[in-house]
Amino acid sequence: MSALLSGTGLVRRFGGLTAINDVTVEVREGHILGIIGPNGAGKTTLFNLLSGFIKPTRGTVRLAEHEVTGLRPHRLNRLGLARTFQLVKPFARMSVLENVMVGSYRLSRDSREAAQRAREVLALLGMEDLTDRPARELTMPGMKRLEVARALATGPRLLLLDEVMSGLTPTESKAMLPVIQRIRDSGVTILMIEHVMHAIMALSDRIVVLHHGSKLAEGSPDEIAANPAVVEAYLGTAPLGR
Ligand SMILES: Nc1ncnc2c1ncn2[C@@H]1O[C@H](COP(=O)(O)OP(=O)(O)OP(=O)(O)O)[C@@H](O)[C@H]1O
Repeated sequence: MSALLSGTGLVRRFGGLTAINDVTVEVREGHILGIIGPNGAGKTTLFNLLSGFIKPTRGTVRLAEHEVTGLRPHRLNRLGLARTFQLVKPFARMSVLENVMVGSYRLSRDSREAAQRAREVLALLGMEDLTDRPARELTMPGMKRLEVARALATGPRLLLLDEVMSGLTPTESKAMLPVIQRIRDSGVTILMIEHVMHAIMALSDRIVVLHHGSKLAEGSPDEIAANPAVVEAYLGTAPLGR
């Protein structure tokens, strides 16, 4: 399987602080790659580097066959990359369908086609019953799904999910798992940052662990859960038995 998105030797400095220090990461086509790490580890910075929101101090980013280092987000979107934001800000007075059409208009200027695409996305996310509701009436899980729907409506090959489970109850975040699996099964490759550990463990094919701006570990969920350095980074103490 080839890499759909890769960051190679990425470095990002903010003044004297090195937020990302020589990180190489690959998202394979058809996979879900999870990025985890303690607070301040550099997850958001890495995400912003890969999605064009900030430029790397050093290193390169490739999307499929394109070198895209430093390209702005809208250019990356045209090449098939879409992302969600942690802070969900829908157009409150517009309906759910209209909000999603903001995304699907990027694929088609024809309003009937855009509406059709938006409805397909809402069906995939299990939101058909919310189609005509004003976005402001949505509950938190609804808001989170709408954020995913807006990104998905742009027709990406690769979707970057920024903490889509944050702010959800355990029951609500569990209900998001099959939704994300369905998106992957529809042929969209996924890169996700998540603090909700059971979710990232259940969903990811591979996990990258960041710590102090560097890659501490990479592997399958089982390998990561059994990695003493990862446990230590999270707990701040040596794991039991060492
Ligand atoms: N724009 C910025 N200017 C200066 N420092 C920044 C900037 N963005 C991030 N940082 C710093 O870079 C480091 C990594 O931050 P980042 O937000 O990427 O971590 P994170 O793993 O996403 O953390 P969290 O889990 O708390 O969201 C932190 O020390 C942070 O203070």
